[in-house]
Amino acid sequence: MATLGGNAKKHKVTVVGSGNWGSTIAKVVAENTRENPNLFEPIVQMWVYEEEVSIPKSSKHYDASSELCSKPQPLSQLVNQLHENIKYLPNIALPENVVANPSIEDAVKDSSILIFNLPHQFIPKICRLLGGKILPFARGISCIKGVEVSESGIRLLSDQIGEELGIYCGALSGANIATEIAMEKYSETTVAYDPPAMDSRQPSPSGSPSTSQVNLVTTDLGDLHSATSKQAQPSKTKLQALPADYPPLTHETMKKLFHRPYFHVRLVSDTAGVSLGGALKNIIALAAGFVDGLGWGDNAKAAVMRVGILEMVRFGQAFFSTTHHTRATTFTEESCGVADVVTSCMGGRNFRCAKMALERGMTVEEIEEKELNGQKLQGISTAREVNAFLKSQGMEADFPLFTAVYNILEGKIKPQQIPDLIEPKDT
Ligand SMILES: NC(=O)C1=CN([C@@H]2O[C@H](COP(=O)(O)OP(=O)(O)OC[C@H]3O[C@@H](n4cnc5c(N)ncnc54)[C@H](O)[C@@H]3O)[C@@H](O)[C@H]2O)C=CC1
Ligand SMILES: O=C(CO)COP(=O)(O)O
Repeated sequence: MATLGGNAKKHKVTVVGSGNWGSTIAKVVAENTRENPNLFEPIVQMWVYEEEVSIPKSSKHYDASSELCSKPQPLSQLVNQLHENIKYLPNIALPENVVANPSIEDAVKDSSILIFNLPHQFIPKICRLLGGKILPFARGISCIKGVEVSESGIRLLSDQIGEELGIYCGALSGANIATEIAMEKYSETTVAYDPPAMDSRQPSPSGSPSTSQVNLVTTDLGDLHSATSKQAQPSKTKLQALPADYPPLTHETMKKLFHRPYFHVRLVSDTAGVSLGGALKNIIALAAGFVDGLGWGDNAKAAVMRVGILEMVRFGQAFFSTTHHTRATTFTEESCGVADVVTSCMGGRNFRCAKMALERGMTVEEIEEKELNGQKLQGISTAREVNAFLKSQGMEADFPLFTAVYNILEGKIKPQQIPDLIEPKDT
C-alpha cells in the first residue's frame, strides 16, 4: 500500500472558476490543503473571470471614504484584498490561502489537480485556453452541472474536459446549494473518481522518475459520441502517469481534498451517474418551479420530482449503461441523484427563477438576467441540449417531463399541460 505523504512534491490545486459554487469549493479545498501540507501545497489558486465590481453599500467592507469604494475595482483584486467574493459569494470569509488570479495560464501553472467549476457554456473556451498550458499528468474534477450535446452525440462534461485536455477528469456533484455549504451548514456530496490504476502506484523507494519522464498509457475514457447507436462509443485517450514523486491520487487523497466536518464526501466510481444527476435535476427543478408558480403546492411538486427521477434513471440506462456502466442506484441512493433533485426543487436558482417567471409573466431568461446579479442558470440550456439529443434519437416521447419543460421554455405548451403530458399509463 502506498502511504500518504512523505513525497518530494505536493499537489498544487487550482479552482477554475469563481462563481457562487466555484468560490465555495475554493474555500472548502483551501481549508483542507492548509490542514494537509504533506499532500498539498497550501495555496489554492482560483481563476477569476475578470470584471469590474463596485462594493455595494450593504457590504461590511463599504466605507465611503475609502479609495476602494470610490470606483469599480477588478474582482480578483477585491477578492485578494477583502478575502471575500463580494459579487458571487457575499458575506462569506474566504481563507487567506485562496489566491484569486485573473490569468488562467498563470493560475493553472504547475497544478496537478484542476477543479473545474464554472457555468458549462464556458467549457469549450476554457479548454481552448488551457490546451498545452497544464501539466500533462494533471488530474481534473468537474463540479459543473450540465451535458455537452453536439452533432456527434452527447458527452459528460467530465469526459469533455478530459478529452479536450488529454487528462483524466472525475466529477463532484450532490445536493449542494452553495451558500449553505459556504456557511458551513451540514451537507453531503458524491465524488466520482475512477482514475487509471497507475495513479495509486507504490512510490518508488529510490530513483523516482522525474516529472519530465513520460509514461503514456492508453485508457478508455468512455467518449460518448453516438453516431450509430444509442449507446455511445468509447474512445481512446493517452494519459500520462502521475510522477512517483507526487503523493498517489487515490480515493483517500480525494477525500482529504474535499471532505470537511460540514461537507461529507462519499466516493464512488460511477462518473456518468454523478455527472448526469447534476445535469438532469436542473430540468426537473424548472418543472417544479413551473408548477409551484401556478400555485399548485407541494403535491404537484412531488409528482414532477417522482417522474423526473424516473426519467433520470431511464436516461442513464438508455445512453450510458454500456460504455460507462452507469448504475440506477447512483441516482436513487446517492446525494448526486434523488437528494439533489429534492434540494434543487426546494431552493435552487432554477426552481426559484422558473417559479418567479410564471408569477410575473416573464421568461425564465428575463428573470435570470434581472434577479441573479451575473449568476447563471444551467437548466435552460440543459433542457434544450437534452431535447436536441432525444430528438436525434427519436426518443422525446420516452421522456415526457424533460420534453414538456423544453416545450414550455420554447413557448409551445403551457405549464398547465404538465399533468396530462406526464400521466403514466395504468398497469
Ligand atoms: N451555485 C450553486 O449552488 C451550485 C452550482 N453548481 C454548478 O456549478 C457550476 C458553476 O456555477 P456557479 O459557481 O454557481 O456560477 P455562478 O452562476 O454563481 O456565476 C457565474 C460565473 O460565470 C463567470 N463568467 C461569466 N462570464 C464568463 C465568461 N465569458 N467566461 C468565463 N466565465 C464567465 C462569472 O465570473 C461567474 O464566476 C454550474 O455548473 C452550476 O450548475 C453546482 C452546485 C451548486
Ligand atoms: O446544484 C444546485 C444544488 O445542488 C444548485 O442548483 P441551482 O443552480 O438551481 O441553484
